[in-house]
Amino acid sequence: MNRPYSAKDHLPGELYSAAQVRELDTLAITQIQDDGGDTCGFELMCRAAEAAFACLLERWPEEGSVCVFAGPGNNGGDAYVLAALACHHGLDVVFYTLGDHSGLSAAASRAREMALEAGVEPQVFRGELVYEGQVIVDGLLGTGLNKAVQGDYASAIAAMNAHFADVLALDLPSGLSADTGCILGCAVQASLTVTFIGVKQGLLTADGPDICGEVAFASLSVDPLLFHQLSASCERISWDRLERLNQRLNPRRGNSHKGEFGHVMVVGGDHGMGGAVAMAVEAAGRCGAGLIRCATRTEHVAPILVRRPEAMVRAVESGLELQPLLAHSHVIACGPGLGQSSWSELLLQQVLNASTPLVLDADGLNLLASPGWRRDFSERPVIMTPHPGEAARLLGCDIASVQADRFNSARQLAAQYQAVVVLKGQGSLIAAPDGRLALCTDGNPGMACGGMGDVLTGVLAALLAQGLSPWQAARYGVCVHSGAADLAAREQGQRGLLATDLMPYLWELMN
Ligand SMILES: NC(=O)C1=CN([C@@H]2O[C@H](COP(=O)(O)OP(=O)(O)OC[C@H]3O[C@@H](n4cnc5c(N)ncnc54)[C@H](OP(=O)(O)O)[C@@H]3O)[C@@H](O)[C@H]2O)[C@H](O)CC1
Ligand SMILES: [K+]
Repeated sequence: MNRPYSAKDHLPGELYSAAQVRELDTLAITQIQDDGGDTCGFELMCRAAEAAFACLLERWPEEGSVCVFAGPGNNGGDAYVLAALACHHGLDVVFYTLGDHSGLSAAASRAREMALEAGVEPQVFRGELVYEGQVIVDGLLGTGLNKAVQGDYASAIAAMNAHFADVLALDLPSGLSADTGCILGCAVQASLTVTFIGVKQGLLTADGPDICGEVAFASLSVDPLLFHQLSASCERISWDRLERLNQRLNPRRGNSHKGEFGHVMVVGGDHGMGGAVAMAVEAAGRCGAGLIRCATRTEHVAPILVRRPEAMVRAVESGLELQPLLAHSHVIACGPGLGQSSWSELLLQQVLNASTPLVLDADGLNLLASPGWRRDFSERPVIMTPHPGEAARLLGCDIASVQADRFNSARQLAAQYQAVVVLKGQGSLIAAPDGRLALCTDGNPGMACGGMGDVLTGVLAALLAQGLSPWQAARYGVCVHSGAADLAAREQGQRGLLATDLMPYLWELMN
């Protein structure tokens, strides 16, 4: 069965929900049918299994045996065909089934027949995994996962995870939600996931990256024209995928003041939190802002000037002192170390009353979330940069609900505040008020430390100040920020990475 398609295709930029991929499956099956092929999806199933088997041979070329788990649906169907291929290839096959195979789809039934003809001997999994080899194939659950994993499925997953063998997950690690990237109950810990037809968005955010291992994509030669009938749910972005940033910078903005570009005003730094504004100031400078002002508590003026004499730092102890300073700025970055005191509120009030493009972060968001501050930014270019905790406050829910569906949370916030929203975390999401969504795959756990958000605020402010729209500034800024963190972590490791370690790499990536 040699088909004209490659086992592994380059990971595309479009990400899809489970429902969208099921729609693509149906469109592809119809197209195969129109070409005189089968009507039940068996052809696609064979292509999926062959792609996965090719990846298996490439990754474990010396392996003489494979242990395959098949669930009750088409994910299991893929597993049956793969087991048949493994038999034909001369591998020893241990095959476990879960669920009742009498309910198999037409395609999966043909797959099971193919496996039996090839000499596969399916056995019902009864809790004990007896297998001496190095490769387990997880065909339990794919995009059909629709509830938390429990019972036999949970014990099968526990057995796979406890076994020393590596796991190749078919389409998704069983237990991972294709839509949200959350683990429903428990999930397979895969070292390789071969995903078919469309890359599921859940593979790349929340828990997805921690349990997928390497993600390989197989298009199954589905006609790309089919994809045009379906707008991708989300765009995958990363530093190396963005067209050269400097091609985008400095476009002429209609409302530029006398051709002056790149004037950023950082507002924040309540008592004891001067470092936050210092980092935002420096990051804005390293990302090309031409002029950086800072309005902060008196105690922080000298230390910031020592660190960054390029900045113009003004002591403001009341909102009234801030107001005249705001008039000269292209962009305001408000929130780093702002705190939630009456001083903080006076400054934020002035910032919200202005019409200047704005990056709102940290306590600027926490104050906005508190009663009486509610407003939307439909008339103002704004980027909000909540971490899940700030997002929960803004949405009036708990953190678990935000993380249970990061895509929806980010979209909801962008619609509610009519601003571009960066929902930080593993697989940071960028949402626009019009529903567009992007997912950045750069970054690492070393970024989970104080100050990283302050640096991002400065990066975003600098890109806005250089003429990018909030959407473009957020996409590029998140990739520059995470890309810099990856470069810095490569030098000395993720643990102990400090926010200010990013500065030289910001400078590098901006050029
Ligand atoms: N021709 C095609 O469509 C192709 C599909 N591909 C593969 O198929 C899966 C999707 O297959 P599907 O049958 O839709 O669903 P699954 O195999 O993922 O799940 C099977 C059933 O399992 C039940 N289920 C759901 N969650 C759980 C759970 N937590 N515990 C136990 N059982 C669960 C559910 O049935 P219910 O009756 O219980 O609702 C599912 O229907 C896709 O991922 C691909 O691998 C091919 O790759 C391409 C061709
Ligand atoms: K699976």
